[in-house]
Amino acid sequence: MVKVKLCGLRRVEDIISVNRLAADYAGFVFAPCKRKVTPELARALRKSLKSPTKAVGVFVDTPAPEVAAIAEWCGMDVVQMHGNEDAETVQTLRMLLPSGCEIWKAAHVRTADDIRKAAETGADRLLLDAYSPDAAGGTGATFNWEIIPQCDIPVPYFVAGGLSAENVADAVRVAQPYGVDVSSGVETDGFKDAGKMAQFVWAARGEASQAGQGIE
Ligand SMILES: O=C(O)c1ccccc1N[C@@H]1O[C@H](COP(=O)(O)O)[C@@H](O)[C@H]1O
Repeated sequence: MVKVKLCGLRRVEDIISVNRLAADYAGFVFAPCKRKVTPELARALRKSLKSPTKAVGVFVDTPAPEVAAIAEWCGMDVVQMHGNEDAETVQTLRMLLPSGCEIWKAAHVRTADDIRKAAETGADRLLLDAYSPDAAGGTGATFNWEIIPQCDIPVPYFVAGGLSAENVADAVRVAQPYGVDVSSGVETDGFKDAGKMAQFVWAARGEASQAGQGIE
């Protein structure tokens, strides 16, 4: 079954939704943006996450020693590099991070070459997101998923960018990813929406029978 990551969590109620849905990954954004959390808040929220959900720290061009220090202190299972990080940064992170902490690299996809460059960093997983000149991520914009089957991607990959309960099944069918990742598409008025999160997870997992139901 496709893995699901719910990203940009900031509130206790977001964690309650994640736990109820048993999402595979919960994302905390440490980069400057409207969803930024402090290490103190992320550490507290992470303590409320139940197994099997893993915690992902999202960073944009943050120096490797700072990423490693925050990830360890907050108990992150994964670090997601969402900027212009290169192979050297990934290598440095491998030396600094606690053993077992995965490294993911985002590609801002316009062409197949963007995916190839991200794969060359040697990251454990790729995260294929839309390109925007204005922001590193969390834009709600989609990209052309048809590029993905044309690429020989050497590691498991996530599709992200503008996903929602309405389009995630199409993304899974076209891109055949290891996982899907969403932020904007499960929000209402700038906050995570428990109903949209549930609809997204069910749609991604192909649990169509539940998709017409609300959550209490
Ligand atoms: O969520 C953010 O605000 C964010 C900020 C900076 C870097 C990455 C961010 N989130 C990642 O962006 C993509 C797509 O998000 P969306 O669904 O289009 O809103 C996703 O990988 C998030 O992890």
